Amino acid sequence: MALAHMEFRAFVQALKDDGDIVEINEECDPNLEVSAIIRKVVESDERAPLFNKLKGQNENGLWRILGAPNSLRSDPRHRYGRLARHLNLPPTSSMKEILDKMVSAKTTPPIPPKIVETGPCKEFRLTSDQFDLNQLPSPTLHQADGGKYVQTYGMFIVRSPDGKWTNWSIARAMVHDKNHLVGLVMPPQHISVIHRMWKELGQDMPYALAFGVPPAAIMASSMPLPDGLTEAEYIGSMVNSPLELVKCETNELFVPSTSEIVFEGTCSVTETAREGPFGEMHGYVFKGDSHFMPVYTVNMITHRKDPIMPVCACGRLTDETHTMIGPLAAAEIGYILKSNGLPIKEAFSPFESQVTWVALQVDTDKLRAMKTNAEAFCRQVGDLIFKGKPGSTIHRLLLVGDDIDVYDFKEVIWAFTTRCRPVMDEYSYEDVPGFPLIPYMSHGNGPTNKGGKLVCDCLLPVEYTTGKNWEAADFKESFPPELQQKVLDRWHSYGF
Ligand SMILES: Cc1cc2c3c(c1C)C(C)(C)C[C@H]1C[C@@H](C)[C@]4(C(=O)NC(=O)N=C4N2C[C@H](O)[C@H](O)[C@H](O)COP(=O)(O)O)N31
Ligand SMILES: [K+]
Repeated sequence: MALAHMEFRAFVQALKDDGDIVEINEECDPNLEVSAIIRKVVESDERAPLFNKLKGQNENGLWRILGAPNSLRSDPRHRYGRLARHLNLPPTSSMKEILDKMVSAKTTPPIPPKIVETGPCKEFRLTSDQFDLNQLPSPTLHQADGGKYVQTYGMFIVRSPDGKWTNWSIARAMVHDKNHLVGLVMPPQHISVIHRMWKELGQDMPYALAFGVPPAAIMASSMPLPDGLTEAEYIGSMVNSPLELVKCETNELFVPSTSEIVFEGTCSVTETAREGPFGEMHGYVFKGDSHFMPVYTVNMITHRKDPIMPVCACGRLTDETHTMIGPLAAAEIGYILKSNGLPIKEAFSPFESQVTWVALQVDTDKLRAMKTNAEAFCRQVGDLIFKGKPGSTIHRLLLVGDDIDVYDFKEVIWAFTTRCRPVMDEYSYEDVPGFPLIPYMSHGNGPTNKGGKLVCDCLLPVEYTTGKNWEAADFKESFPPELQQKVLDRWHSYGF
């Protein structure tokens, strides 16, 4: 068996070995019952449910469902265990260690994938007359959704017409009819950039949609890596071994050979259909809120025996849209700022902000050496991030000092509420792309796709000039260290 980060089935086994899976063998209904269970799981950081028996499953077991594939564990010592298992890191890893791993391949040479003749994803082949996406266990995830969102944790594979750039990404898609999907293709995402290239050529875009891919791959798929970068090579470098890919049956694209399920086909550059509404990452379903989006034809399904379809029943905290989209964008944002010479130490997107914020820890010694001022510094940060793609899902950047751990929301909100004077210490961005999925954008008072962003300066003026001139009124800063130690040593003998 391969390693968990390199093969989905090994990943599921690793979760089982961690005692992090609940196998449900009684028949469940993919119409709402499955996602109701997943929703309850992710709202209580419970173990991941593996549904082995689903209404609509075919004679070769197509398909089972693994819910909450990358959500949180309730034990604080293993909080991010499922994310760690995606990357071959110890389950006790911190979010910092996980995100550092995700940016580690920025400075190592890419390792191109290895093409293999065949693999487990080819065990069964179904041509379009042999399957009906409405009969298969495509799940309905929220009762007000516009359709069965079969695609929430699969990886779209699309390639530029010149063949130079293959992009892997997650984007949602729902069943349109027995052989078609309709999916969100939204600027500035790379799937939208490449779709436009094919549209300009007047040719439908070949795609593959691979479910149950190597966990390291799905993590990179959810990260806003630079334009033109081929995720397969980046991941190869990150895991220090080439990914094994096999050619699709009906087009020239390549998929991970151990994928659980593969949909192959073309995405229309002319035909659209109603897509949505969908219970999204910010926690809302707006009834009847649908838009016309491209139609994907599914020409073929290939799959392993008894394949497992990973499903993200997204919405309110805490599911894969929070553990991945925000933190992975923060990792890219932090990397961009550091590589532009700005004194940023850590970057994280707090779940409690519904991953619409990124908190940036500033090295204030280096900041003081810059002899800059708040406005200039905040504008420098905002211009770099809000005018670029990696910041597209983020609407508030908070600059905090060295004493604030950006991975701990209690610290971040303390700095924000006490050091950032509303309005005066906030620098607004209205003339930049906005993130339409946030309710105050799509259902708010202003333009849906533009503006609504702020850089919030949570550094006090002295931090720009002479440095921190206060002590926190708390146990660790307001008492001599030896007294702290005495109290800790005698805590129980006092009677606590
Ligand atoms: C981890 C995850 C990431 C998601 C989505 C989901 C999950 C689980 C689901 C499907 C559950 C919900 C929606 C939420 C929705 C945002 C969207 C989407 O429908 N359209 C989109 O454009 N981006 C999405 N992303 C983010 C996307 O993968 C990243 O932005 C990535 O950088 C894209 O790769 P490129 O940078 O290379 O372009 N979906
Ligand atoms: K990506």
